[in-house]
Amino acid sequence: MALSPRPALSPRATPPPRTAGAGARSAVPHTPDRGFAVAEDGTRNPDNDVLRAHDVTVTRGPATILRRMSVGIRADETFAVTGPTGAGKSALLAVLSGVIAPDAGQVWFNGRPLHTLGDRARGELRRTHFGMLDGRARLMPELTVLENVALPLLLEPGTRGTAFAAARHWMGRLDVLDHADQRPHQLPPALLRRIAVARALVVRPDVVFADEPGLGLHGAELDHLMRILVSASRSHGIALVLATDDPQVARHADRTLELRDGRPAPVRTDA
Ligand SMILES: Nc1ncnc2c1ncn2[C@@H]1O[C@H](COP(=O)(O)OP(=O)(O)OP(=O)(O)O)[C@@H](O)[C@H]1O
Repeated sequence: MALSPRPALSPRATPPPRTAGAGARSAVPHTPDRGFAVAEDGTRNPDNDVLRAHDVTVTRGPATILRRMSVGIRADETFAVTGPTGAGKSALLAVLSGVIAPDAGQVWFNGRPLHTLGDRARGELRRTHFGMLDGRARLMPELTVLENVALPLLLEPGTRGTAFAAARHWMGRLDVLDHADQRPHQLPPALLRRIAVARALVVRPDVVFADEPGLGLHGAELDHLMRILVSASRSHGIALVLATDDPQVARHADRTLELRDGRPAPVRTDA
């Protein structure tokens, strides 16, 4: 279920300590500042996770949806958030991607605080650094496939040539280039999903967030989508964060985090 955005709470600028879920890595690409704030005291996240949530709580009315969650995502890994319906998977992705601000706790992206940004700055960050996917392709019916994939880049003025070149590159990578001049309604659902993946990757994001990316697909079609999504992300150093309750999706991840009631599920011990 999608969480509606709400305004960020007052800024916090203390970098979080390392947590068990957050592995260190030495070669996270530095992303230049693109109009979003750095913590007022100049402090930065001390290790190299591309994304880090620290002690994050999200509430909606009387309900606590995420409870003091901490997790780190490494650059170029595939990380799956799993758990049953209502566990908080979508909420965790929403907080990590800046769709919503946490009510308490911190979120860091490439060593910069996300939790201190307002709605607009988080939106700009999503547009330039993150790719977003969910269980629907969400293509524009009046545009060709090529135009749909190039669209995120066409929003920048003066980039028409490079936008179409990049779109063709990713369409080749996702095996949909033959359909460049067709319109979405002419194509089957499995192809539309791959086109949506190409569109998410075309901005060369640091992180792709995919909330049930294979919804409605099954068997070989689902495996094909996941293999191609994971390999395209990995080969370009893009972190992939999945939310899913489908083991056939989760098994493509390098690491998984299982949630129950807005926090990590207790470790099972077999008697
Ligand atoms: N806007 C909201 N207001 C109140 N409660 C909400 C809101 N959005 C989500 N919730 C509740 O928060 C909890 C976590 O929701 P979330 O969508 O993150 O779960 P999920 O694990 O992604 O589930 P699903 O697999 O069904 O998508 C659920 O109990 C849900 O009902």
